Amino acid sequence: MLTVSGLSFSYDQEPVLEGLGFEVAPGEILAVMGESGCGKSTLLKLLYGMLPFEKGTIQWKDHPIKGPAFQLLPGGPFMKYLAQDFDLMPYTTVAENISQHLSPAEPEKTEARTRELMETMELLPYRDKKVWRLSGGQQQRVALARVLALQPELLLLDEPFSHIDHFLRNRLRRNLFGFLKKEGISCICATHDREDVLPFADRVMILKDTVALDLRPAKEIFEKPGNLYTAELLGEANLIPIAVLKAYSETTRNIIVYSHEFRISEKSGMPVTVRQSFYLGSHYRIQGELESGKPVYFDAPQPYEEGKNVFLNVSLETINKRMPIEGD
Ligand SMILES: Nc1ncnc2c1ncn2[C@@H]1O[C@H](COP(=O)(O)OP(=O)(O)OP(=O)(O)O)[C@@H](O)[C@H]1O
Repeated sequence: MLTVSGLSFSYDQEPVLEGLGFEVAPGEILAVMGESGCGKSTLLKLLYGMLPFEKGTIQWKDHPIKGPAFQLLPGGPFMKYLAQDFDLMPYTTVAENISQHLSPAEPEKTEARTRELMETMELLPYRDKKVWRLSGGQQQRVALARVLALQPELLLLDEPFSHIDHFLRNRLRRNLFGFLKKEGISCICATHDREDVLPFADRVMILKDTVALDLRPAKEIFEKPGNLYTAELLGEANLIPIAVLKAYSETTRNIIVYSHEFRISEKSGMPVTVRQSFYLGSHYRIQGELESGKPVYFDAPQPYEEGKNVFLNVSLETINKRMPIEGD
């Protein structure tokens, strides 16, 4: 179990994280999400012991993590960190990079493990290639395989698929997170990408303005987001006044409605004027304007002409399950 309590850190007196507290269970995958600059990488570096923190404690099982003044090397055998720049040996092969930390005394075991990791990261075709000859995405896959070879109990990943094209990304995600679950490795993964989060993360931490705004299971956060910021990290979200959706309702509060949750009607509902239609392959994303002038985004099977008036509706089930939100 990783236990973090009251963790605060500033760069040059500028607070980045304040009073952060959370736990990560053995085998749990925790995603950390938030806008650029909210402190995701800083949090991972703190957990790895690379930065001196002013207040708080970090503990993995019985090991306190104290920062660079107290430990010669960051991390430890139980914890590994894959930063956005990967620390590879460029003039050796893919297989050598991965097997470097495996036991030379057990060549058969090392070979089998190296092969399994190359399969997981789809690297078998490149096994004998020198790393400097690989593309950025291929190098990122070697770095992932190499960090898995170290058999950490806790793995810290910073944007693990940032250099990998969409073509491979989905398969690699399934392979990597499946491998972590199979091996019971705990993981904290900083990411912008909801596709890393919704199918794989057990829980999600949302960071904003130095604090954790939310920390709940991924499905729960998606279905009941506490604010627009959180919902926008996970989907195309709108903040809609309840009074506009539900006749006779007197509240001034709002709810989050994702673009796919609107039903379009030609006759009744919330009036919207279409401004633009964007083709997304499986459907269109329509940008409309409410009577108040506020933009609204909804999904439709076909595009609509600019200036067309339509009506949007939201099911009572969706309205009732959302948390009411103040403000506009
Ligand atoms: N070495 C540093 N010295 C001073 N300020 C820094 C340093 N590194 C990061 N910062 C600042 O700390 C804040 C948090 O940065 P951090 O890299 O942790 O954010 P992030 O959420 O990981 O961003 P991104 O998603 O863009 O990678 C930012 O405002 C950044 O400018």
